[in-house]
Amino acid sequence: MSDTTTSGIISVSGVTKKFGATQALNDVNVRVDRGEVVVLLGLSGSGKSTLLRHLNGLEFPTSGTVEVLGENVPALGPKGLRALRGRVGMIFQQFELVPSLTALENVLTGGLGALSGPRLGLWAYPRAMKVTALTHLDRVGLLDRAYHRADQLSGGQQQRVAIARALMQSPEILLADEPVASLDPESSNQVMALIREIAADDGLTVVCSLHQVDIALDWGDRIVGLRHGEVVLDTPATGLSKAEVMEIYGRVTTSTAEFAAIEAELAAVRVTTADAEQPSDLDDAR
Ligand SMILES: Nc1ncnc2c1ncn2[C@@H]1O[C@H](COP(=O)(O)OP(=O)(O)OP(=O)(O)O)[C@@H](O)[C@H]1O
Repeated sequence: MSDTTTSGIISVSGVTKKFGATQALNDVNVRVDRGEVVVLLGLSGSGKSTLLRHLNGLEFPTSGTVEVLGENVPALGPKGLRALRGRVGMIFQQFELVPSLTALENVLTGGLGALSGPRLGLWAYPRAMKVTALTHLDRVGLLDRAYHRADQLSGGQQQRVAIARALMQSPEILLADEPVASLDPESSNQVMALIREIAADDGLTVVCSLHQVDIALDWGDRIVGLRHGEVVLDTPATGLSKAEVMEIYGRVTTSTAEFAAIEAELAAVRVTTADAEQPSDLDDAR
């Protein structure tokens, strides 16, 4: 195991990933240092999820290397992968909670890796673990919802439960796959602010996929832009403008209003940029 205290704790080198005829990633090189908060930005289908999933061994590269926390991920066996996933928490667009369980029970499932065998019901978890789970629920502002079923919580609340569940692992890295894609703007802001706050307090390294340029620019330390499986941008977020991002991307948006605004921005960018994307590419990027 290599020393990861001062160097990059994530190193993706020359990674190509094919799913049959689909090339999801093409010669991707990304390095992330401890404590960095990195956004993977890109349109739907650009390869963000696939790249994230390589970082905890949910996918393996067709070629290239993936090192996380000093481990050569594709070379890990089941035991090594379990150990790695204990150090790398993940949250998802659709939260992935068990709807019929309470918020507290869902959070407790995040600690299952430290126990032997399955646990059915609250009574089956050690008291100290329940206290820890309640502490995490308090941290995400949901202590008063501990005994509510997950499917009775709002989307934003469910994502906060999912964050608390990830915290049960005391992760060193948090992977967030489009964590606010299903949320309204207010809940999105709350969830993104919460992730940032926890990252700062705990010294967490965060890699978060997003397709909203505005959120990415306001939130990340660094933006890694993907397009058709290739890294087309890797730069600090500070000082980066939306027009610069759009120049590289073509079109990245979710809402109709923003779509119109970006089209206008794009039109301006297209006439001033020699290597601007061709309309057919932009159509392709929709
Ligand atoms: N398990 C799979 N089998 C086949 N093709 C896949 C698989 N996973 C991803 N792909 C394909 O790989 C490409 C990249 O997908 P990926 O989900 O990584 O993109 P994304 O940027 O995360 O998009 P989205 O935000 O819509 O999830 C897409 O063309 C997708 O259809």
